[in-house]
Amino acid sequence: MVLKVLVADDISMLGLQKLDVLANTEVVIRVGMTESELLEEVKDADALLVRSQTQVTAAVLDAARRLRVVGRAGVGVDNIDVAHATKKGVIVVNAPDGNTIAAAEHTFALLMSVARYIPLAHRSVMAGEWKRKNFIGVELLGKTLGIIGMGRIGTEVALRARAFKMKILGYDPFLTEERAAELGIVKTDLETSIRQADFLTVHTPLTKDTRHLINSEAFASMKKGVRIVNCARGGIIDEVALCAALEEGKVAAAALDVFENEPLPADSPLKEAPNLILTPHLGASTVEAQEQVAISVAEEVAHILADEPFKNAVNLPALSAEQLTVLSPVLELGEQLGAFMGQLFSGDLADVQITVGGEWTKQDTGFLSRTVLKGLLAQGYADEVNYVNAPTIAAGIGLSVSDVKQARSKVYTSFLSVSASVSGVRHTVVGTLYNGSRPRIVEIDNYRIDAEPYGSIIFTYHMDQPGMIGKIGSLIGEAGVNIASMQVGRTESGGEAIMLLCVDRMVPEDVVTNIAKVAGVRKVRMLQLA
Ligand SMILES: NC(=O)C1=CN([C@@H]2O[C@H](COP(=O)(O)OP(=O)(O)OC[C@H]3O[C@@H](n4cnc5c(N)ncnc54)[C@H](O)[C@@H]3O)[C@@H](O)[C@H]2O)C=CC1
Ligand SMILES: O=C(O)CCC(=O)C(=O)O
Repeated sequence: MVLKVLVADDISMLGLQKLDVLANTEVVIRVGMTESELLEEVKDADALLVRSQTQVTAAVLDAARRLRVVGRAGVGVDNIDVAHATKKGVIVVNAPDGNTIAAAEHTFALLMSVARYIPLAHRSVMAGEWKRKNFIGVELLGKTLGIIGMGRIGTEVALRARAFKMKILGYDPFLTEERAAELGIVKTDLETSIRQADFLTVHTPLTKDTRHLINSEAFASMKKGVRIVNCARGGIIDEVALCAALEEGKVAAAALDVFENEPLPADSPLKEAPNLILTPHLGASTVEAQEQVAISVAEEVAHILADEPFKNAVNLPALSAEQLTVLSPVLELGEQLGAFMGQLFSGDLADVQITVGGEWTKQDTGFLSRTVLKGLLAQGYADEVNYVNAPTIAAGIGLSVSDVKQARSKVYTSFLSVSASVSGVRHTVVGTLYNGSRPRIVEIDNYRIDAEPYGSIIFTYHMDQPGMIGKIGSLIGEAGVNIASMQVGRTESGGEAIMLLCVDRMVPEDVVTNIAKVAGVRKVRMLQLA
């Protein structure tokens, strides 16, 4: 099958060329599609590449039957319905680093512009005026710059502001005192940054917490004559409140690169507000940034379509190639244990506990519960489950999932245990790796066992009495099916026992029925693992 990569926004060809490594792939560039054209084009797309223009809505994701990844050539993913993508098992990747410097430099250009009214002065000169008194600015030297959001871009802005000898206040829930000291800035709370700033710049994503973070109440608490820049996302600053603050002179000047509605509507009141400088979302618009984000996102998409490790997913925990090399047999064990558990104990599933024990607790095993859940939920609890949507599906069916780390292991160097309540009965399956790479099931409930979790398996619960192995083995043999290996386990002599037979292929249903009829057999299950 030919893979289709749909490019819906203007993305540098240098990046798109990175997709050439994919065999059998068609790159379809359709910039500026209407919504209905996008809904049609995305139907058979395996990957969708966008910048900030294309809205990747739930409807777009629902229309896409084969979509595996949405790649965002940039940072902000607020034009993508990430929650819906996650539910549908579609990976969302972005390019977090490529445009940091471009956005920081544009922020600085805007800071200089609000200090010295440069675009307004330019417009006046072009109109034939020479009004030097109208454009008396202020210096940055010694002024206080408040930075809300001290991530990649906020940090680069701070470093540049230091060169201008500004006093810098930073607010970010993740900013530590140590990091602030290292950067030569003062860590404050939100209110202090807003109250004390001569210049204020925002560098957070747009979220429910940051929408209208700078509102009329915030403007009221600011210094008179404050200057404001938003080169992050429209909506972080309340545009109506900003217009009012500019009108009354509370804000001396402001600059916006981003807007609540983009493109800016023709009748936007922002166009009439005094001392307001507007740029059309140019923060990332440098040759360098556009090449970097395009290359980064195209490489990520190519990795995903080729089933290779990738790092910039916004809806999956990061897993480096090195981590993946170390962890991949453990992840495989997790998926196999989940599948084994789901097939052996079918019923109403509740309260899954995933315990990592021994040496593995030293690894970042954040991904592991996804593989266990994928294996488990695929056994009739959900359709189309993958690593992206497994936790969302679990939450959707009301399944509580807990991850536990147990540093000490009495028996195994490392182990993984999956325990769940199935129709009110708690069951546990434990696995480990032999020689660090070969998955084995080593415990089923209280039974010790040693079996490979692959292929066709016949599993019985029966009385521990003479002749059981022979009778069951004969029924399988008479059906012409070869037994590759056999494991038995019991808790006490003459009590209940288990038998796990790895067979070369599935036995017919009537053979399973006949095994169930053997005197002493309590339950029989035929499992088919990958
Ligand atoms: N104008 C443009 O063309 C561009 C705009 N952007 C925007 O800039 C934003 C920031 O980009 P980066 O610095 O690369 O992201 P980042 O993820 O490195 O930094 C964002 C920071 O905001 C902080 N934050 C989140 N919620 C907060 C809150 N309520 N209060 C204070 N801080 C909060 C986070 O802790 C984080 O440190 C992006 O989300 C994007 O929307 C990014 C690139 C270009
Ligand atoms: O793609 C663009 O030009 C916008 C960049 C941006 O806003 C982002 O990376 O968040």
